[in-house]
Amino acid sequence: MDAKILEASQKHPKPDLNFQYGTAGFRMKANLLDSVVFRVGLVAALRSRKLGGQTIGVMITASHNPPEDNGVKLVDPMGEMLEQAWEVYSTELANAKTEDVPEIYHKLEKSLKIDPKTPARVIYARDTRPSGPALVRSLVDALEAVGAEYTDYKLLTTPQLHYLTRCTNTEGTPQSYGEVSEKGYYKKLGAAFARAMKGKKARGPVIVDCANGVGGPKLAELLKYLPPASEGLEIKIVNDDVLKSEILNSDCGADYVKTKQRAPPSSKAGPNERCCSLDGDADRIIYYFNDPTHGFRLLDGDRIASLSASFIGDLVREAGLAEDLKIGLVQTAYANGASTKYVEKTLKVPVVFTPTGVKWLHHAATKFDVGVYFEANGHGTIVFSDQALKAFNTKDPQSPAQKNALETLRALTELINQTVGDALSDMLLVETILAHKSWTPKEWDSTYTDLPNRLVRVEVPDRSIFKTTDAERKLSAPEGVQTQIDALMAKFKDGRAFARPSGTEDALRVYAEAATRSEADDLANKVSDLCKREGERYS
Ligand SMILES: CC(=O)N[C@H]1[C@@H](OP(=O)(O)O)O[C@H](CO)[C@@H](O)[C@@H]1O
Ligand SMILES: [Mg+2]
Repeated sequence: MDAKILEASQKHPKPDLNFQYGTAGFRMKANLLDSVVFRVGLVAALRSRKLGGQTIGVMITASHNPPEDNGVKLVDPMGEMLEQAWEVYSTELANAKTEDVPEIYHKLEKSLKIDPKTPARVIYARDTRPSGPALVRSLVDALEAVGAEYTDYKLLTTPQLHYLTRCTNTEGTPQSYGEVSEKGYYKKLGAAFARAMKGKKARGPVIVDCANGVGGPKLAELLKYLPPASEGLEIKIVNDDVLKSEILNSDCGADYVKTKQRAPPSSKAGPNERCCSLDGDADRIIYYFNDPTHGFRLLDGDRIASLSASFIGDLVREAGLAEDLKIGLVQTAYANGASTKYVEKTLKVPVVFTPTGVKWLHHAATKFDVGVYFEANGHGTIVFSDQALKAFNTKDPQSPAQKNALETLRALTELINQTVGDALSDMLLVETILAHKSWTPKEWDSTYTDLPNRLVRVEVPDRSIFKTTDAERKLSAPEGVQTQIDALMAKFKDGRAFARPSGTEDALRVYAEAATRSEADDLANKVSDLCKREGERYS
């Protein structure tokens, strides 16, 4: 096997760069990724063997990044993100010299007590980027060199690959997550949506901006499995051109809308029309609308989370299960302070904070029976504990209202992707909730008022000198900087600010919010200036 690995590795030589498995796997300019994807293939095989031949997923995507970028990430058997320790092994293998790859591979095999005779099984897919097919070939070279079995699912959204990974590993068991095919995904969502919407009607159409990414064709496919338009929803797809790769995520998509706080310039939506935007691999979604009096209104991940917690909380109460099941919400420091207050004080749902990155939020959410988690940027989902699933399925309804509530809850457990945030599933969830509440986006928006906020990217010579604590809400290093941030915050009404090194870019991110727009801007600028000064002083 060594000679085979070496020969294959030499076909994918490593450039003189240092790679790091970050928050979203490896992500960079696509022309630098060949050796990385090859080595990730080796890691996938090792991981599968370590887990007794369970199937591991590999997704080739760079999400909301520009078209010339690409990336690769691994999916664990139940559809969750790769286990932490293996990020380190992936990084080690990615940085091995080309000729040392067999040695490092076997060192890992030995230290992790992996039996090379155990079968290795891998499934993979990619988004619509033009660099995808060549990277897939690098991956396959690795899988063949180490004798792994593999299935190519070609173009998929990231959440679809997570779904398929879980389905593959649970097939034929009582925990079966669904039919092991792309079609199975649509069938599951379509049937669950029809059940969740029973007796309800969507109000007006929803315009879906697909960022010219893989979400476009996949949503078009999903539409074929939704109940007939007359019963409910009209979905208008825009920005779904996947053939012109240069327009992927360009002036459209969830990241554009969230960071620019405006609709895509191409949007033709009328006043109060419900709009949403997906990102390039369809694992994030943001809603928005144009209010005739207040202009552009963003309904971001915080809003989706609070809407869901309120709806599911009501259903759980109606179903007579409030005493038995613990509902909680997970946020990061980027959540708007007004949303946290609304969830804690009005909805009376506890909120816990984790560092940025979905793996942290997901993990924290599993501690609740109904764990709602969303990053403000629109990445999130809701996870149900075994106890919750059992209660929804076995509770004997005492009234027609209780019966309905239980049936809607059961439908939601099928509709909501349990593996990872999923823009298509989240969209159907939001549409279900708005239909049940007979709400337009205006009513949704009026639940609370966001504090004005600003996010700034600050370049510093070495961002690693900035260390955080308390779910990234405070700096523990360089010494004394947090005290200065605290002093700045104290000068502003409802002022809150923090700085943290990005996990995906070579920069610091500074977030600030305050009672007014100008105060939020002012606080953001002051904290940014402070961090820049300190960053330069310590370099
Ligand atoms: C402020 C912000 O949006 N940060 C993003 C961004 O992380 P950073 O560590 O901030 O670069 O990319 C992550 C991966 O996609 C995503 O989980 C996170 O929410
Ligand atoms: Mg994404």
